Amino acid sequence: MSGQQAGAEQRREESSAPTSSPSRFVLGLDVGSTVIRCHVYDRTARVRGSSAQKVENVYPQPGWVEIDPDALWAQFVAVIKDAVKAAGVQMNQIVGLGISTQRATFITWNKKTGHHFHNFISWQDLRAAELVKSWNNSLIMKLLHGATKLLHFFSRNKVMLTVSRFTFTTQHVTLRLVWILQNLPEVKKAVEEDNCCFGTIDTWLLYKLTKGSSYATDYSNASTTGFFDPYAMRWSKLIATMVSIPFSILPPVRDTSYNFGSVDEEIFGVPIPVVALVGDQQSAMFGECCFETGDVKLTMGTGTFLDINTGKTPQHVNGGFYPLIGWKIGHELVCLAEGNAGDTGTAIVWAQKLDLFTDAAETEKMALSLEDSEGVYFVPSFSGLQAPLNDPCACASFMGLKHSTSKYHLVRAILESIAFRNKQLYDMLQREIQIPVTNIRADGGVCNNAFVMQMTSDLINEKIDRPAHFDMSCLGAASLAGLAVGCLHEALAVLELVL
Ligand SMILES: Nc1ncnc2c1ncn2[C@@H]1O[C@H](COP(=O)(O)OP(=O)(O)O)[C@@H](O)[C@H]1O
Ligand SMILES: O=P(O)(O)OC[C@H](O)CO
Repeated sequence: MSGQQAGAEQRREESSAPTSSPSRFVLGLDVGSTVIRCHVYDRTARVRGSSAQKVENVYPQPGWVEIDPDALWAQFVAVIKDAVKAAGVQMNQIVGLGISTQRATFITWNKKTGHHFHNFISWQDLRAAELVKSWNNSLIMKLLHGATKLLHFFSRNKVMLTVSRFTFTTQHVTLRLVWILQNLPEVKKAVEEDNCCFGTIDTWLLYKLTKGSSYATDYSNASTTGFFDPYAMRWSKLIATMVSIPFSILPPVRDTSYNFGSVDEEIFGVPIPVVALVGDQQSAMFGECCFETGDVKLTMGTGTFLDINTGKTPQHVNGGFYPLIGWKIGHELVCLAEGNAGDTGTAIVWAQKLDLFTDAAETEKMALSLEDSEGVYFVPSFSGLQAPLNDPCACASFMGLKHSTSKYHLVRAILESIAFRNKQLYDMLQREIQIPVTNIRADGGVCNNAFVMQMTSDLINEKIDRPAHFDMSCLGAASLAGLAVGCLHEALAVLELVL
């Protein structure tokens, strides 16, 4: 489904409705960077009703990317109401809410009043690019790298090796939060008065849903901020101290599938339990049933995210793939390693805004109508180039333009650039992660595109499975919610669909 279709989407899955109507349902939400969507799942894992809206990003300055929290909140509530209405069920039949969110997009707010101090600062925002450069070249980082290299040499402790290769990026929350703490006096003041809350989208939605009575995040979201220590499973003292992030503003970290509290009755008329908070990539991994070590998923949404299940322990980073918590449910802990490219769907949306086509689905035919791109190449880097290049200042560009270049060549070059970035990420995964890949599953809006899928598969020389249902983040969140409310049969049935 494209972002454009999403604006109008609100459908009822008549054909898949089971004959005897079940009475309990779970909601799976995905707050993406392009689309916010909600599906109502029944106990046989059928989608009974859906709703989606396009997320409006705000660009106050070149390179800055924000989201208006009030607009996002209104859309969040609306997609839930619309999906439940489309399913033809009552709110009191919803037994659990699972929320998957774009990660590392954050906000700070006043603890006493609940009022936010600024818009959400998106994971795509580049305002901290200079801070990132200066920190990565700083004496402190050089000392840290040198000292930990030495410690690794003597101790062979792999955590030391990881720290010795640690660098800041703009995608992590860390230095964007530092920028906010340094530049917004009201935030600084609130921190001094112990009146400031920090939260990624999951935390803020939970806070809003429970009218301030619940304040928490989960391990998957925390681990994507850049200042969570996945080895010690707590906020990183080292990084927080180094860049002066006060611990007092950070939420407690809970299991991914957990009773986070109930939605205030005033919002939907009934107190629905919020029973899963999860980062969207981790949720897609869960929805794709990547449960075994070596399972890989490739999500192509706003950005591309390639994740591998590394088992019970966090991977030691080598400069490109970084360790994350997949999910924690009681004693079960699953770790991932992730590499990403920031601009995938964003390149499609950009080209659409320039009227190169009217619907994203047209791009496939346009690319296939040509033999090749006639030597035209596109660099997809509106938000810099991530690993293995790690250049936050790289800018997007076309090259190889000729008199004969048509919009078809430009579109083909854009799609090819997505496949080339996939290949680059996959090669890096094979170089850095010493775990054999078992299978690769794809999801996200851009995986609708058969040209990108085929070219990626040809370039990496691997088969890539594409599930019938692409909204894996919703499915994962619903499954995790189903687990928490004890509707195991519901959660497991959801998963059986994609196995
Ligand atoms: N057939 C298609 N070909 C190329 N891109 C597509 C196609 N269908 C959808 N998209 C793109 O997928 C993106 C949305 O993907 P989605 O996974 O919903 O994003 P997110 O979860 O990041 O909000 C949009 O940029 C849209 O243009
Ligand atoms: O908006 P998406 O789905 O591309 O996901 C964004 C990521 O979660 C950012 O870390």
